[in-house]
Amino acid sequence: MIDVVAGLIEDDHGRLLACRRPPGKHLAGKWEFPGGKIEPGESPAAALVRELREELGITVEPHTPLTPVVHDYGRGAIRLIPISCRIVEGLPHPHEHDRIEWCDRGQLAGLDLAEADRPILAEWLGFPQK
Ligand SMILES: Nc1nc2c([nH]c(=O)n2[C@H]2C[C@H](O)[C@@H](COP(=O)(O)OP(=O)(O)OP(=O)(O)O)O2)c(=O)[nH]1
Repeated sequence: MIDVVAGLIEDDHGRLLACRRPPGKHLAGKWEFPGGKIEPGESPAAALVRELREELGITVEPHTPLTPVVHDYGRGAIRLIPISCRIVEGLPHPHEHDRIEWCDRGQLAGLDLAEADRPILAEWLGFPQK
């Protein structure tokens, strides 16, 4: 089982940052919540901070963990661990995605999201709106 952390980055308008996987990568063209594989001995929150610095050039403060999702795309199972967070420094620039987009609830519902992310988005959409 490979543990992967994904950040649900919320802005002040209640939108989430969605990122599109670039050509050539597994799940190219699918939208995801940015993050990546957790290294041995690393906590999910620490992995999230590290990955979002690398991928987007931002520093985040992790807040609330959501329910992890185990999914197999046919090449071994991943456990996707979602954590909601906020940016404390920097503006996101895509270093490893071909598009990034702040999405409101309607836009999120229409995204071609990676399969493992769908229950995570559903859980987040069920939270009370601010
Ligand atoms: N980072 C991230 N990965 C996700 C999400 N949803 C989802 O199914 N994945 C999958 C895609 C990859 O198979 C795996 C880890 O992705 P990654 O971004 O760290 O790694 P990668 O593409 O460089 O690695 P690889 O799987 O192509 O070898 O998790 C998500 O929301 N965020």
